[in-house]
Amino acid sequence: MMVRWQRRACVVVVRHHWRSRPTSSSVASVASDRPESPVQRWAGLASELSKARLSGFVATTAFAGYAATGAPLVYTSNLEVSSDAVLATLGVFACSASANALNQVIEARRDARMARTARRPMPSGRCAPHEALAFAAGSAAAGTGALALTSGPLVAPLLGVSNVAAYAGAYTYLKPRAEINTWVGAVVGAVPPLIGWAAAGEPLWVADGVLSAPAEPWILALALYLWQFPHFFALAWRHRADYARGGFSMVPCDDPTGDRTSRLIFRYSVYSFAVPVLAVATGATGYMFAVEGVALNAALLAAAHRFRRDRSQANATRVFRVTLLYLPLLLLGFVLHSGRLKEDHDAGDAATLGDALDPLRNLGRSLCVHEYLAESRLQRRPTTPSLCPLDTAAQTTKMMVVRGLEVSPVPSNRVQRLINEASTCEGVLAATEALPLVGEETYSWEHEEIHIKRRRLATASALQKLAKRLVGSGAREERLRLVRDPRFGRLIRLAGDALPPGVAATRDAQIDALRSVGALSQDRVISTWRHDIDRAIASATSAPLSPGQVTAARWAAERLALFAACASLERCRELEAALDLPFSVHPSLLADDLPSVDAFRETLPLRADDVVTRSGAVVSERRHTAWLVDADDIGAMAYSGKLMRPQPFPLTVTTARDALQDRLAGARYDCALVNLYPTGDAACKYHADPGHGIPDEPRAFWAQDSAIVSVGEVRRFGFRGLLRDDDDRHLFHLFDGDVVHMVSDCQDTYQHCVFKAEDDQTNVAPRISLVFKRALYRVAPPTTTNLRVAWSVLEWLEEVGQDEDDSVAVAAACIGEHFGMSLADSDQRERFGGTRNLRDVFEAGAAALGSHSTEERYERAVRAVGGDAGFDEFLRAVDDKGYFEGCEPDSLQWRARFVKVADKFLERRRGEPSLRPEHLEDPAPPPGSDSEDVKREVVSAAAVIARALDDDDDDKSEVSEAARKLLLQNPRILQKLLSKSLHPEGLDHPVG
Ligand SMILES: O=C(O)CCC(=O)C(=O)O
Ligand SMILES: [Fe+2]
Repeated sequence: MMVRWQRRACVVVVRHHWRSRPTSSSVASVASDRPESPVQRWAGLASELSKARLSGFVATTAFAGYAATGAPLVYTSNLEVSSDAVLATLGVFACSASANALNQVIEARRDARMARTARRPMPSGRCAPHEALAFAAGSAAAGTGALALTSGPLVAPLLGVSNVAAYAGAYTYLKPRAEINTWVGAVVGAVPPLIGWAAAGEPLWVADGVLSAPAEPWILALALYLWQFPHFFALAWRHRADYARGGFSMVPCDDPTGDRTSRLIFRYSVYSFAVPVLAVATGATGYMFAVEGVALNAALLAAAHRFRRDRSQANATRVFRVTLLYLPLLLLGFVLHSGRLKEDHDAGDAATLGDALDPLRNLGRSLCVHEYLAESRLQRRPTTPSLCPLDTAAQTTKMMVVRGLEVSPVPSNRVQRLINEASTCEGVLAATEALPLVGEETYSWEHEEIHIKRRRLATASALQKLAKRLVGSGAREERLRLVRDPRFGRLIRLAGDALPPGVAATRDAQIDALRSVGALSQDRVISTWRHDIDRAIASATSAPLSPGQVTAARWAAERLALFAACASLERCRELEAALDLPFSVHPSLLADDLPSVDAFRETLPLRADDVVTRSGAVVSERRHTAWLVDADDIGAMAYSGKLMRPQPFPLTVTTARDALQDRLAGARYDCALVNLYPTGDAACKYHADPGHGIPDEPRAFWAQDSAIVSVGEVRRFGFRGLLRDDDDRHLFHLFDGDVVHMVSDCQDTYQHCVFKAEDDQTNVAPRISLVFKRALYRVAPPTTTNLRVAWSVLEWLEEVGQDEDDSVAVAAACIGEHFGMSLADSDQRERFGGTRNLRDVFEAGAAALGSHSTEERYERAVRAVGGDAGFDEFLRAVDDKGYFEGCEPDSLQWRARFVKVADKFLERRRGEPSLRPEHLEDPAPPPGSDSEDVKREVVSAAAVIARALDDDDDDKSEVSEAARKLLLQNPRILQKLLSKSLHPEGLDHPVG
């Protein structure tokens, strides 16, 4: 069940294995007379049996496959290395080690006959077969185990283990029997990049009506397949006599003149030209890779040609050496120009290989004519084309779509490429002039759908590129120029062109376009385009949308509405309301009410600390933080691996809080976590906020309702759903004065993050966020009975409150205060109370009652899901999304989240909400008959509370205190309520 621990333990094992790999060959230590310790002996054997250098090479190709996905390698906030990357690389290393060891066991007799291999551990007698077999079994287990622990599906370990089997089985079997063995071996060698790709969680193919596949891993696999022929045949030629002695059936052994060998080497060197061509044609890389790949291939071909003319040992060696250089350079070139690595990655402050390569790319650009060429191409205005201007060439299009078999999901095209290559906003705009609006086309469409798709994709990427550059506060002048430019208006019209049926695939692009327009809408001038924006929103929302698409459209509409009427806004709001999300984004809610960033900075006790990461490393934060409270009895905040002592609200924060409470009806906040992002590279990766501080401190639990006020520089903000199956990502830009409101079970079902700056020149001004929360009272000692009582009280009050006295409603509100919600105000309940049904009431009450209940629920959850493989998988998936990030393992908070995950799991399995009466220990007693009595007592209790309320209208905490006393001092009320309550159906009834 403790997937985390298994997983970590395994990393440690693998790492240890790697560290213990010796650097010196143990052949040398055999030659010396010094006695060898068992550790030294095994280290030497492991290195030789695994063919450590070869396996290292193989592992590198798997790493290239992983990195090409653009998945994170390092989390820059704490310098933690992605465990997936490590597991994939080491896993493939161990699998390769296993295959090599098995191969050596099987070929021991033949190896003994060959000079090159006679000193290997098996033929030299330094290693017994059972030892080598044990090593092979161990590394196969470790390798497939490591691959199984990556967040990818089972594909990676399956490929790993079947590759070991193919190498030690088919390949080794064929080696002495048929020349075809080299071709089989080449297939085995082509698989590691596919493993790396799959280990990053990326699919290798998608069979969805038509079969489509990502180009990158297959091109890498093809490159490796082709490369092995020149590489291996050159080697085999040099050692052909030896191979013949060993009885192996290699082409060079039966080729006295070298004619066949050299022809094969030459032929596969020619085939290898396909790699850069395909990479560019499928859009996997930019076209610079074609230049570099072709140059590398030319070098290989030159060596192959030389060997073809003169089959000397020296020329074979030359081919071999060129292949050794060729492959790493080809892989490097591939990732340098890979389209995916240039894409903005969605992982908050995670660094990908793409980020690491940025400096290298920039250097390349500054040294190369390529940028100049791209610019001058843009200067030449596209002339009216005879064919669709979106085609690179008709040929390419046909290659891409072969009877519905889509080879690449990203067809390349000319306008797209010009947009990608443009280094200025003017360049982007100029490139888009070639895009025709519907009805403007002056050429015949060969494949209508493809063109519309490309037009839409190109529109979206142009807008995205513009937004990325110009969204920051440092780009105001240029942004104003852009939004006045008629070509910008044209882009918006393009984004709003009606979609013909059957091209829904481009809906995403349309939404991306809207998001970008929203991001560029901070200036009033945007209203010039209001009709077109409105039309685009209406068009986008005319078909079913994913949740993330709905929130994007609503957000864009809301931003437009700040400056102009927006007819589509109502519809967007309806769509979003139907999703019933536990968060909402309110653009500009406090735009006019906030002190400036500088005023905040001057008054906030901000500090950056050293924090301890999950892996135990100590890193200093880029983000500065403070924990502020507006009451004496609120406890510390434990967060991001540090404990933050409370400090009083400065006036700036009080001002912001009051304004916020004015605007968000019913919201009440008395504490705030404050963050300062001083520069563009401070960010906050996906996480959920903690529900409490130190449980023993007074008022150390926070209500579920929480609001983030954004001040200063604009930044991207994201939510991602943890427990839903559909595409549940939500991305927004937060501007000065925007508010994000999180309610209900938001922290349990979603994570949120703040991205790094989008542009390192114009988006780097400081940003402050105030994360307002409300501290809860602890009502009573956290016993099961009290839990049940609390539940009963709430339920009962709700029941009598429907048609009774106002005072009962007041009492409900006061007691609700203890539990972080107001039951009395239906408007508040609906919109902001964060409580929509009795289940939530119970959850909130349970949270408020503290640690004991969590422990109990944890024990119960463990019992309910223990040993369930499906749950383990679910837990792992959720863990991989970072659900437990920031919680000390096995801490109260960790256990509370575990319980949530278990609840969700059971809920999904049963297809119904999870909290049932069984969650409480005793069976429910039947409804009591003394309800009139109880009602009277409750009403009089409510009167007491109402009086307290009259006495001091403003100080709710006193009222709460009165309610608390009331509950504790009148055990009789509680007793009666207890005996009356808990009918099972009540649990899921919506309130009101
Ligand atoms: O800066 C923000 O907008 C959010 C910060 C946040 O999520 C946090 O501090 O927990
Ligand atoms: Fe947060």
